[in-house]
Amino acid sequence: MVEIRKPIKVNEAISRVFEFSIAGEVEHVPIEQSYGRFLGEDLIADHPVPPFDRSPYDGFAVRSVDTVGGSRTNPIYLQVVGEIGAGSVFSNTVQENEAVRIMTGAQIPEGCDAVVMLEVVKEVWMDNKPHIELKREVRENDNISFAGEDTKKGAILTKKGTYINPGVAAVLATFGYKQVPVSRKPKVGIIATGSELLELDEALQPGKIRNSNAYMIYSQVMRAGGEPIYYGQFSDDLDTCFQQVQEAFRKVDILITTGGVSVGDYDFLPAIYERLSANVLFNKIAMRPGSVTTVAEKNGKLLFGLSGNPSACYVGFELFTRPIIRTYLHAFHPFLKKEKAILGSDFKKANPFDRFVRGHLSFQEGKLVATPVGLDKSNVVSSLAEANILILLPGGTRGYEQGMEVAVILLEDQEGTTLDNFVQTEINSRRSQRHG
Ligand SMILES: Nc1nc2c(c(=O)[nH]1)N[C@H]1C(S)=C(S)[C@@H](COP(=O)(O)OP(=O)(O)OC[C@H]3O[C@@H](n4cnc5c(N)ncnc54)[C@H](O)[C@@H]3O)O[C@H]1N2
Ligand code: MOO
Ligand SMILES: [Mg+2]
Repeated sequence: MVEIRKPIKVNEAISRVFEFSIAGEVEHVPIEQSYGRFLGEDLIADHPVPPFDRSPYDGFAVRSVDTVGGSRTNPIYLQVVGEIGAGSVFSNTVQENEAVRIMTGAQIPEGCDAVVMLEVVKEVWMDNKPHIELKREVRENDNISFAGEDTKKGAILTKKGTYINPGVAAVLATFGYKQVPVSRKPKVGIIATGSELLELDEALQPGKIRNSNAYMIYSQVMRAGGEPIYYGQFSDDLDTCFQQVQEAFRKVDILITTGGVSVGDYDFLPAIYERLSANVLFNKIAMRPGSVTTVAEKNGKLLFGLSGNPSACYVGFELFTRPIIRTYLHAFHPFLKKEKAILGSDFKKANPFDRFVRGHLSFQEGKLVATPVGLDKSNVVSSLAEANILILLPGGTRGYEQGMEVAVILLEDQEGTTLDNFVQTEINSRRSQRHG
Protein backbone atom coordinates (compact mmCIF):
# COMPACT_ATOMS: atom_id res chain seq x y z
CA MET A 1 0.00 0.00 0.00
CA VAL A 2 1.24 3.40 -0.90
CA GLU A 3 2.06 5.72 1.95
CA ILE A 4 -0.60 8.41 2.49
CA ARG A 5 1.20 11.60 3.42
CA LYS A 6 -0.39 14.27 5.56
CA PRO A 7 0.28 17.77 4.19
CA ILE A 8 1.29 20.52 6.60
CA LYS A 9 0.83 24.28 6.08
CA VAL A 10 3.60 26.19 4.31
CA ASN A 11 4.27 28.40 7.32
CA GLU A 12 4.50 25.41 9.60
CA ALA A 13 7.02 23.82 7.23
CA ILE A 14 9.07 27.03 7.11
CA SER A 15 9.12 27.23 10.91
CA ARG A 16 10.18 23.60 11.27
CA VAL A 17 13.11 24.08 8.89
CA PHE A 18 14.08 27.39 10.41
CA GLU A 19 14.52 25.75 13.82
CA PHE A 20 17.66 24.20 12.36
CA SER A 21 19.10 27.40 10.91
CA ILE A 22 22.61 28.22 12.07
CA ALA A 23 24.98 31.10 11.42
CA GLY A 24 28.40 30.31 10.00
CA GLU A 25 31.89 31.55 10.74
CA VAL A 26 33.75 34.59 9.50
CA GLU A 27 36.68 34.62 7.06
CA HIS A 28 38.69 37.34 5.35
CA VAL A 29 38.76 37.98 1.61
CA PRO A 30 40.51 40.68 -0.47
CA ILE A 31 38.21 43.67 -0.96
CA GLU A 32 38.11 42.99 -4.71
CA GLN A 33 36.31 39.74 -3.95
CA SER A 34 33.93 41.12 -1.35
CA TYR A 35 31.13 42.19 -3.71
CA GLY A 36 27.98 40.15 -3.08
CA ARG A 37 29.31 38.74 0.21
CA PHE A 38 27.89 39.47 3.66
CA LEU A 39 29.84 41.53 6.14
CA GLY A 40 31.22 39.40 9.00
CA GLU A 41 31.60 42.16 11.62
CA ASP A 42 30.08 45.52 12.50
CA LEU A 43 32.12 48.20 10.78
CA ILE A 44 33.07 50.92 13.26
CA ALA A 45 34.72 54.16 12.14
CA ASP A 46 38.19 54.27 13.71
CA HIS A 47 38.73 57.79 12.39
CA PRO A 48 36.52 60.64 11.27
CA VAL A 49 35.74 61.18 7.58
CA PRO A 50 37.10 63.36 6.23
CA PRO A 51 40.02 62.97 8.62
CA PHE A 52 40.88 66.72 8.44
CA ASP A 53 39.19 69.99 7.51
CA ARG A 54 39.59 70.34 3.75
CA SER A 55 38.71 72.55 0.85
CA PRO A 56 35.71 71.60 -1.29
CA TYR A 57 36.85 73.99 -4.05
CA ASP A 58 39.87 75.18 -5.98
CA GLY A 59 40.51 78.61 -4.49
CA PHE A 60 42.28 80.47 -1.70
CA ALA A 61 42.28 79.66 2.01
CA VAL A 62 41.90 82.89 3.99
CA ARG A 63 41.35 84.24 7.51
CA SER A 64 37.81 85.61 7.51
CA VAL A 65 38.79 88.35 9.94
CA ASP A 66 41.06 89.87 7.26
CA THR A 67 38.12 90.32 4.90
CA VAL A 68 35.93 92.40 7.20
CA GLY A 69 34.78 95.53 5.34
CA GLY A 70 35.66 94.14 1.89
CA SER A 71 33.32 95.39 -0.86
CA ARG A 72 33.24 96.57 -4.48
CA THR A 73 34.37 99.99 -3.40
CA ASN A 74 36.73 98.71 -0.74
CA PRO A 75 38.69 95.76 -2.14
CA ILE A 76 40.81 93.74 0.25
CA TYR A 77 44.30 92.62 -0.76
CA LEU A 78 45.82 89.45 0.68
CA GLN A 79 49.31 88.21 -0.04
CA VAL A 80 49.48 84.68 -1.43
CA VAL A 81 52.15 82.96 0.68
CA GLY A 82 51.92 79.42 -0.60
CA GLU A 83 50.21 76.92 -2.82
CA ILE A 84 48.92 73.44 -1.98
CA GLY A 85 47.22 70.73 -3.97
CA ALA A 86 45.31 67.76 -2.52
CA GLY A 87 47.70 65.58 -0.57
CA SER A 88 50.02 68.47 0.40
CA VAL A 89 50.01 70.28 3.70
CA PHE A 90 50.95 73.95 4.26
CA SER A 91 53.63 73.82 6.92
CA ASN A 92 53.36 77.36 8.40
CA THR A 93 50.62 79.21 10.20
CA VAL A 94 48.92 81.76 7.96
CA GLN A 95 49.37 85.29 9.32
CA GLU A 96 47.35 88.52 9.08
CA ASN A 97 46.47 89.52 5.47
CA GLU A 98 47.85 86.34 4.00
CA ALA A 99 46.19 83.69 1.88
CA VAL A 100 47.19 80.25 0.51
CA ARG A 101 46.29 79.02 -2.93
CA ILE A 102 44.51 75.71 -2.26
CA MET A 103 43.03 72.97 -4.43
CA THR A 104 39.97 70.79 -3.84
CA GLY A 105 40.68 68.14 -1.23
CA ALA A 106 43.71 69.86 0.34
CA GLN A 107 43.89 70.35 4.10
CA ILE A 108 42.93 73.84 5.34
CA PRO A 109 46.16 75.56 6.48
CA GLU A 110 46.52 76.47 10.11
CA GLY A 111 45.24 79.98 10.78
CA CYS A 112 42.68 79.95 7.94
CA ASP A 113 38.96 79.53 8.55
CA ALA A 114 37.40 79.94 5.08
CA VAL A 115 37.96 79.36 1.38
CA VAL A 116 37.10 81.64 -1.54
CA MET A 117 36.70 80.12 -5.00
CA LEU A 118 39.16 80.96 -7.76
CA GLU A 119 36.36 82.57 -9.76
CA VAL A 120 35.58 85.29 -7.20
CA VAL A 121 39.07 86.79 -6.78
CA LYS A 122 41.42 88.67 -9.02
CA GLU A 123 45.08 87.74 -8.90
CA VAL A 124 47.30 90.80 -8.86
CA TRP A 125 50.96 91.65 -8.21
CA MET A 126 51.79 94.19 -5.53
CA ASP A 127 55.31 95.01 -4.31
CA ASN A 128 56.50 92.21 -6.59
CA LYS A 129 54.52 89.67 -4.61
CA PRO A 130 51.43 87.72 -5.66
CA HIS A 131 48.21 88.95 -4.08
CA ILE A 132 44.51 88.39 -4.43
CA GLU A 133 41.96 91.14 -4.64
CA LEU A 134 38.71 90.35 -2.85
CA LYS A 135 35.65 92.58 -3.16
CA ARG A 136 33.50 90.97 -0.51
CA GLU A 137 33.50 89.79 3.07
CA VAL A 138 34.02 86.12 3.78
CA ARG A 139 32.41 84.50 6.78
CA GLU A 140 34.09 82.13 9.16
CA ASN A 141 33.67 78.46 8.00
CA ASP A 142 32.66 79.45 4.46
CA ASN A 143 33.49 76.64 2.01
CA ILE A 144 35.06 74.23 4.45
CA SER A 145 34.42 70.55 4.44
CA PHE A 146 34.86 69.70 8.09
CA ALA A 147 36.60 66.72 9.64
CA GLY A 148 33.93 64.18 10.61
CA GLU A 149 31.11 65.81 8.63
CA ASP A 150 30.72 62.61 6.63
CA THR A 151 31.30 60.18 9.50
CA LYS A 152 32.14 60.66 13.16
CA LYS A 153 34.82 58.55 14.78
CA GLY A 154 33.20 55.60 16.59
CA ALA A 155 30.05 55.55 14.44
CA ILE A 156 28.68 52.16 13.31
CA LEU A 157 28.99 52.39 9.55
CA THR A 158 27.57 49.09 8.46
CA LYS A 159 26.31 46.19 10.48
CA LYS A 160 27.42 42.60 10.46
CA GLY A 161 25.25 40.71 7.98
CA THR A 162 25.03 43.58 5.49
CA TYR A 163 25.07 42.61 1.83
CA ILE A 164 28.23 44.14 0.33
CA ASN A 165 27.25 46.30 -2.62
CA PRO A 166 29.50 48.85 -4.36
CA GLY A 167 28.60 51.52 -1.79
CA VAL A 168 29.63 49.26 1.08
CA ALA A 169 32.86 48.52 -0.80
CA ALA A 170 33.56 52.28 -0.91
CA VAL A 171 33.08 52.55 2.86
CA LEU A 172 35.28 49.49 3.45
CA ALA A 173 38.04 51.04 1.34
CA THR A 174 37.72 54.39 3.15
CA PHE A 175 38.52 52.59 6.39
CA GLY A 176 41.43 50.63 5.02
CA TYR A 177 39.89 47.17 4.71
CA LYS A 178 42.25 45.59 2.18
CA GLN A 179 41.01 42.31 3.63
CA VAL A 180 37.31 42.26 4.44
CA PRO A 181 35.70 40.15 7.18
CA VAL A 182 32.84 38.28 5.53
CA SER A 183 30.54 35.43 6.47
CA ARG A 184 31.89 32.15 5.17
CA LYS A 185 29.67 30.79 2.39
CA PRO A 186 27.98 27.53 3.33
CA LYS A 187 29.03 24.63 1.13
CA VAL A 188 25.84 23.46 -0.49
CA GLY A 189 26.02 20.03 -2.10
CA ILE A 190 23.77 19.23 -5.07
CA ILE A 191 22.82 15.73 -6.21
CA ALA A 192 20.45 15.00 -9.07
CA THR A 193 18.69 11.64 -9.20
CA GLY A 194 16.86 9.99 -12.07
CA SER A 195 17.56 7.26 -14.62
CA GLU A 196 16.03 9.50 -17.28
CA LEU A 197 18.65 12.21 -16.93
CA LEU A 198 21.05 12.96 -19.74
CA GLU A 199 24.21 14.97 -19.40
CA LEU A 200 23.95 18.36 -21.08
CA ASP A 201 26.15 17.42 -24.01
CA GLU A 202 24.27 14.21 -24.77
CA ALA A 203 21.81 14.01 -27.66
CA LEU A 204 18.17 13.37 -26.79
CA GLN A 205 17.15 9.71 -26.61
CA PRO A 206 13.71 8.10 -26.26
CA GLY A 207 12.35 8.52 -22.73
CA LYS A 208 15.23 10.68 -21.59
CA ILE A 209 15.56 14.38 -20.76
CA ARG A 210 18.41 16.67 -19.93
CA ASN A 211 19.13 17.44 -16.32
CA SER A 212 18.10 21.07 -15.90
CA ASN A 213 17.52 21.07 -12.16
CA ALA A 214 21.14 20.63 -11.14
CA TYR A 215 22.17 23.78 -12.98
CA MET A 216 19.11 25.70 -11.87
CA ILE A 217 19.86 24.86 -8.24
CA TYR A 218 23.53 25.67 -8.79
CA SER A 219 22.52 29.22 -9.80
CA GLN A 220 19.97 29.50 -7.02
CA VAL A 221 22.63 28.60 -4.45
CA MET A 222 24.87 31.30 -5.89
CA ARG A 223 22.06 33.86 -5.92
CA ALA A 224 21.36 33.03 -2.28
CA GLY A 225 25.05 33.52 -1.44
CA GLY A 226 26.15 29.92 -0.89
CA GLU A 227 28.95 27.91 -2.49
CA PRO A 228 27.45 25.23 -4.73
CA ILE A 229 29.24 21.91 -5.03
CA TYR A 230 27.81 19.63 -7.67
CA TYR A 231 28.24 15.93 -7.02
CA GLY A 232 26.64 14.77 -10.25
CA GLN A 233 23.57 12.94 -11.45
CA PHE A 234 22.80 9.34 -10.55
CA SER A 235 20.42 6.70 -11.83
CA ASP A 236 17.56 5.55 -9.63
CA ASP A 237 19.45 2.87 -7.79
CA LEU A 238 19.05 2.83 -4.02
CA ASP A 239 22.57 1.69 -3.13
CA THR A 240 24.31 4.12 -5.49
CA CYS A 241 22.15 7.05 -4.43
CA PHE A 242 22.50 6.20 -0.74
CA GLN A 243 26.29 6.06 -1.03
CA GLN A 244 26.45 9.36 -2.90
CA VAL A 245 24.14 11.12 -0.49
CA GLN A 246 25.95 9.75 2.56
CA GLU A 247 29.35 10.77 1.23
CA ALA A 248 28.32 14.23 0.07
CA PHE A 249 26.40 14.90 3.28
CA ARG A 250 29.61 14.46 5.28
CA LYS A 251 31.45 17.09 3.23
CA VAL A 252 28.91 19.91 3.05
CA ASP A 253 27.02 22.27 5.33
CA ILE A 254 23.73 21.72 3.50
CA LEU A 255 22.77 19.00 1.03
CA ILE A 256 20.19 19.30 -1.72
CA THR A 257 18.87 16.41 -3.75
CA THR A 258 16.41 16.72 -6.59
CA GLY A 259 13.97 14.02 -7.66
CA GLY A 260 13.03 10.68 -6.17
CA VAL A 261 11.24 12.12 -3.21
CA SER A 262 7.64 11.17 -3.89
CA VAL A 263 5.90 7.79 -3.54
CA GLY A 264 6.95 6.14 -6.82
CA ASP A 265 8.71 2.79 -7.18
CA TYR A 266 12.00 4.51 -7.93
CA ASP A 267 11.68 7.36 -5.47
CA PHE A 268 14.44 6.31 -3.11
CA LEU A 269 14.96 9.41 -1.00
CA PRO A 270 12.55 8.26 1.76
CA ALA A 271 14.53 5.01 2.08
CA ILE A 272 17.79 6.96 2.08
CA TYR A 273 16.64 9.14 4.99
CA GLU A 274 15.78 5.98 6.86
CA ARG A 275 19.17 4.38 6.19
CA LEU A 276 20.87 7.57 7.28
CA SER A 277 18.74 7.63 10.45
CA ALA A 278 17.83 11.20 9.52
CA ASN A 279 14.87 12.86 11.16
CA VAL A 280 12.30 13.78 8.48
CA LEU A 281 10.74 17.15 9.40
CA PHE A 282 7.94 16.77 6.83
CA ASN A 283 7.33 15.11 3.48
CA LYS A 284 4.19 16.84 2.25
CA ILE A 285 3.26 20.50 2.21
CA ALA A 286 -0.07 22.07 1.33
CA MET A 287 1.41 24.02 -1.56
CA ARG A 288 1.65 23.89 -5.33
CA PRO A 289 4.10 23.37 -6.83
CA GLY A 290 6.46 21.60 -4.47
CA SER A 291 4.01 19.63 -2.34
CA VAL A 292 6.46 16.72 -2.16
CA THR A 293 9.30 18.89 -0.82
CA THR A 294 10.87 16.93 1.99
CA VAL A 295 13.32 18.22 4.56
CA ALA A 296 15.29 15.97 6.88
CA GLU A 297 17.88 16.69 9.53
CA LYS A 298 20.73 14.74 11.01
CA ASN A 299 22.82 16.12 13.87
CA GLY A 300 21.47 19.56 13.04
CA LYS A 301 22.54 19.41 9.39
CA LEU A 302 19.79 19.80 6.81
CA LEU A 303 19.03 17.66 3.77
CA PHE A 304 16.64 19.25 1.32
CA GLY A 305 14.80 16.70 -0.78
CA LEU A 306 13.52 18.93 -3.55
CA SER A 307 11.09 17.68 -6.12
CA GLY A 308 12.25 16.45 -9.51
CA ASN A 309 9.69 18.60 -11.26
CA PRO A 310 11.61 21.76 -12.23
CA SER A 311 9.15 24.40 -11.03
CA ALA A 312 8.44 22.51 -7.82
CA CYS A 313 12.19 22.21 -7.24
CA TYR A 314 12.68 25.93 -7.85
CA VAL A 315 9.94 27.01 -5.45
CA GLY A 316 11.03 24.53 -2.78
CA PHE A 317 14.52 26.00 -2.87
CA GLU A 318 13.42 29.64 -2.61
CA LEU A 319 10.98 29.01 0.24
CA PHE A 320 13.01 26.64 2.37
CA THR A 321 16.68 26.51 1.38
CA ARG A 322 17.38 30.15 0.64
CA PRO A 323 16.53 31.45 4.15
CA ILE A 324 18.80 28.78 5.64
CA ILE A 325 21.68 29.92 3.42
CA ARG A 326 21.07 33.59 4.19
CA THR A 327 20.91 32.90 7.92
CA TYR A 328 24.22 31.06 7.65
CA LEU A 329 25.56 34.29 6.12
CA HIS A 330 24.30 36.33 9.10
CA ALA A 331 21.86 38.24 6.89
CA PHE A 332 19.28 39.94 9.11
CA HIS A 333 16.57 39.51 6.47
CA PRO A 334 17.03 35.93 5.30
CA PHE A 335 13.64 35.54 3.64
CA LEU A 336 12.68 36.87 0.24
CA LYS A 337 10.86 40.16 0.41
CA LYS A 338 7.11 40.16 -0.03
CA GLU A 339 5.12 42.99 -1.54
CA LYS A 340 1.54 43.69 -2.49
CA ALA A 341 0.67 43.90 -6.16
CA ILE A 342 -2.33 43.90 -8.46
CA LEU A 343 -2.98 40.65 -10.29
CA GLY A 344 -2.41 41.35 -14.00
CA SER A 345 -4.60 38.56 -15.40
CA ASP A 346 -7.19 36.06 -14.21
CA PHE A 347 -6.04 32.89 -12.52
CA LYS A 348 -9.20 30.82 -12.48
CA LYS A 349 -7.88 27.47 -11.30
CA ALA A 350 -8.96 26.96 -7.69
CA ASN A 351 -6.90 24.71 -5.47
CA PRO A 352 -7.13 23.74 -1.82
CA PHE A 353 -3.33 24.16 -1.57
CA ASP A 354 -1.53 27.54 -1.52
CA ARG A 355 -0.13 28.31 -4.93
CA PHE A 356 3.19 29.94 -5.75
CA VAL A 357 2.64 31.00 -9.33
CA ARG A 358 5.62 32.04 -11.45
CA GLY A 359 5.02 35.60 -12.47
CA HIS A 360 6.50 38.76 -13.84
CA LEU A 361 6.34 42.01 -11.88
CA SER A 362 6.14 45.28 -13.74
CA PHE A 363 5.26 48.90 -13.03
CA GLN A 364 2.12 50.13 -14.76
CA GLU A 365 1.11 53.74 -14.12
CA GLY A 366 2.80 53.73 -10.75
CA LYS A 367 1.27 50.44 -9.65
CA LEU A 368 2.94 47.10 -9.17
CA VAL A 369 1.33 44.56 -11.45
CA ALA A 370 1.95 40.83 -11.09
CA THR A 371 1.23 38.76 -14.18
CA PRO A 372 1.45 34.96 -14.26
CA VAL A 373 3.89 33.70 -16.91
CA GLY A 374 3.83 30.54 -18.97
CA LEU A 375 2.10 27.32 -18.20
CA ASP A 376 1.44 26.87 -14.50
CA LYS A 377 2.42 23.24 -14.07
CA SER A 378 5.09 21.95 -11.76
CA ASN A 379 6.84 20.04 -14.55
CA VAL A 380 7.27 23.16 -16.66
CA VAL A 381 10.70 24.71 -17.06
CA SER A 382 10.26 27.53 -19.61
CA SER A 383 8.21 29.84 -17.37
CA LEU A 384 11.08 29.93 -14.88
CA ALA A 385 13.16 31.96 -17.29
CA GLU A 386 10.59 34.76 -17.30
CA ALA A 387 9.71 34.75 -13.62
CA ASN A 388 11.00 37.48 -11.32
CA ILE A 389 8.32 36.85 -8.68
CA LEU A 390 6.20 34.12 -7.20
CA ILE A 391 2.59 35.18 -6.89
CA LEU A 392 1.12 33.81 -3.70
CA LEU A 393 -2.46 32.69 -4.21
CA PRO A 394 -3.76 31.25 -0.94
CA GLY A 395 -5.58 27.95 -1.23
CA GLY A 396 -9.36 28.00 -1.35
CA THR A 397 -12.36 27.12 -3.41
CA ARG A 398 -12.26 30.11 -5.75
CA GLY A 399 -9.98 31.30 -8.46
CA TYR A 400 -8.52 34.79 -8.67
CA GLU A 401 -9.44 37.66 -10.93
CA GLN A 402 -7.45 40.36 -12.61
CA GLY A 403 -7.23 43.46 -10.42
CA MET A 404 -7.29 41.63 -7.07
CA GLU A 405 -4.60 42.44 -4.57
CA VAL A 406 -2.10 39.63 -4.14
CA ALA A 407 1.13 39.05 -2.25
CA VAL A 408 4.21 38.56 -4.39
CA ILE A 409 7.62 37.20 -3.45
CA LEU A 410 10.47 39.11 -5.07
CA LEU A 411 13.02 36.65 -6.42
CA GLU A 412 15.78 39.08 -7.35
CA ASP A 413 15.56 41.34 -4.34
CA GLN A 414 18.56 41.66 -2.00
CA GLU A 415 16.88 43.43 0.90
CA GLY A 416 14.80 40.46 2.04
CA THR A 417 12.64 40.23 5.10
CA THR A 418 12.38 38.48 8.46
CA LEU A 419 10.62 35.21 9.22
CA ASP A 420 7.83 37.08 11.02
CA ASN A 421 7.22 39.44 8.11
CA PHE A 422 7.36 36.68 5.56
CA VAL A 423 4.79 34.60 7.39
CA GLN A 424 2.62 37.60 8.29
CA THR A 425 2.08 38.81 4.74
CA GLU A 426 0.66 35.48 3.78
CA ILE A 427 -1.91 35.64 6.56
CA ASN A 428 -2.98 39.14 5.48
CA SER A 429 -3.33 38.05 1.91
CA ARG A 430 -5.56 35.18 3.01
CA ARG A 431 -7.83 37.61 4.88
CA SER A 432 -8.19 40.02 2.00
CA GLN A 433 -9.26 37.11 -0.18
CA ARG A 434 -11.93 35.99 2.24
CA HIS A 435 -13.46 39.42 2.58
CA GLY A 436 -12.73 40.59 -0.94
N1 LIG B 1 1.00 8.84 -6.84
C1 LIG B 1 1.56 10.05 -6.71
N2 LIG B 1 2.36 10.48 -7.67
C2 LIG B 1 2.96 11.68 -7.57
C3 LIG B 1 2.68 12.51 -6.45
C4 LIG B 1 1.85 12.01 -5.43
O1 LIG B 1 1.58 12.68 -4.43
N3 LIG B 1 1.30 10.76 -5.60
N4 LIG B 1 3.23 13.74 -6.41
C5 LIG B 1 3.47 14.37 -7.69
C6 LIG B 1 4.12 15.62 -7.50
S1 LIG B 1 3.18 16.85 -6.86
C7 LIG B 1 5.41 15.83 -7.90
S2 LIG B 1 6.07 17.37 -7.82
C8 LIG B 1 6.26 14.74 -8.39
C9 LIG B 1 7.54 14.71 -7.59
O2 LIG B 1 8.34 13.69 -8.01
P1 LIG B 1 9.76 13.39 -7.41
O3 LIG B 1 10.22 14.50 -6.59
O4 LIG B 1 9.74 12.06 -6.81
O5 LIG B 1 10.68 13.43 -8.68
P2 LIG B 1 10.85 12.35 -9.82
O6 LIG B 1 9.74 11.39 -9.75
O7 LIG B 1 12.22 11.84 -9.77
O8 LIG B 1 10.69 13.27 -11.09
C10 LIG B 1 9.54 14.01 -11.34
C11 LIG B 1 9.64 14.66 -12.71
O9 LIG B 1 10.72 15.56 -12.75
C12 LIG B 1 11.64 15.21 -13.79
N5 LIG B 1 13.02 15.47 -13.30
C13 LIG B 1 13.62 14.81 -12.31
N6 LIG B 1 14.86 15.28 -12.12
C14 LIG B 1 15.05 16.23 -13.02
C15 LIG B 1 16.15 17.08 -13.34
N7 LIG B 1 17.30 17.02 -12.65
N8 LIG B 1 16.02 17.99 -14.33
C16 LIG B 1 14.83 18.06 -15.02
N9 LIG B 1 13.77 17.29 -14.76
C17 LIG B 1 13.87 16.37 -13.78
C18 LIG B 1 11.39 13.76 -14.02
O10 LIG B 1 11.82 13.33 -15.28
C19 LIG B 1 9.89 13.67 -13.80
O11 LIG B 1 9.22 14.06 -14.96
O12 LIG B 1 5.64 13.49 -8.26
C20 LIG B 1 4.26 13.47 -8.64
N10 LIG B 1 3.80 12.15 -8.56
O1 MOO C 1 5.19 18.73 -5.54
MO1 MOO C 1 4.24 18.88 -7.00
O2 MOO C 1 5.05 20.17 -7.55
O3 MOO C 1 3.02 19.87 -6.10
O4 MOO C 1 3.40 19.08 -8.64
MG1 LIG D 1 8.91 10.47 -8.37
